[in-house]
Amino acid sequence: MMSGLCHCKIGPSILNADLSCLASESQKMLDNGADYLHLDVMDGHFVPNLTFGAPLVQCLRKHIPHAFFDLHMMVAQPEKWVKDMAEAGADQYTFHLEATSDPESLIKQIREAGMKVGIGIKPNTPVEDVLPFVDKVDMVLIMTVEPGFGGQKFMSNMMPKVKCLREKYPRLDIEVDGGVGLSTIEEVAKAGANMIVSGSAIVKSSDPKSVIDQLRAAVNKWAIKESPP
Ligand SMILES: O=C(CO)[C@@H](O)[C@H](O)COP(=O)(O)O
Ligand SMILES: [Fe+2]
Repeated sequence: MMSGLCHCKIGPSILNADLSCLASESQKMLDNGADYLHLDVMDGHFVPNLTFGAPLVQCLRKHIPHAFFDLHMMVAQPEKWVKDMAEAGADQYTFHLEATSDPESLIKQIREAGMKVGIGIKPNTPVEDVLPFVDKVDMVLIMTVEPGFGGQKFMSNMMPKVKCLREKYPRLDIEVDGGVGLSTIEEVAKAGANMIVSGSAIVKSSDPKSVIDQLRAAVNKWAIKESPP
C-alpha cells in the first residue's frame, strides 16, 4: 500500500510550541516548509485538556493571513463552534465522529459556513464507522494517539485503518496525527497517509526544515504516481 494520487502536505501542530509566541512560532513553521497549520482545539470535556478557541484563531489569522488553518476540534459539541471558527478565519473544520449524533447535518453546517470538512476518529473507533461519510468530506483524520496531548507514543496498530481507506479511496486526503516523526513516518507513508501532522518532532527540533523535508520525502517515496496519458 502507498499514498494515493494526492499531494503530500505537512501540517505542524503548534501545541508543543512556545504558545506565548504563537504567531512567530507558526510563521517559523511556514518559513521552514510547512504546507498548513494544524490547530488543536480542546475543551476539557471531549479530551482531558484545555487549549484555545476562536478568539485566538482570529488573532493568529491577523498575523498569518494566507496559510491554511486546519482546526482539529477535540470538543464535545462541535456544532457549537462552526460559525465562530469560520468567522475567525479557519479554512477546515475537522470534527470527531464520536462527538456528534448527527454527522450529516454537521457536515452541511460546516460547508454552509464556507469551510472544508475533516472528520476524525479516535483509536478505539473502527474505520468502518467513518466509511458512510467519506464521500461527503474533504479529509479523514486517523488519530494515532488518544487525543488530548502532544508528545505521546505513535500507535502502529492504527495503520490498517489508513490502508483500508487508501485502498478504497486513492484520491482521498488522509491525515494522521499523534506521535508522527522521523522514526514513524515510513510506516505512515507505506500505509498511504498523505497529510502528516507532526508536533513535537518538528517543533522541538533544532532544524525543523530538515524534519519537514524528510517527512515529505518519505511520503513522496511511497506515493502512487499518475500514469502518463
Ligand atoms: O491532536 C493532537 C493531540 O491530541 C496532536 O495534534 C498532537 O498535538 C500532535 O503532537 P505530537 O504527537 O506530534 O507531538
Ligand atoms: Fe491534532
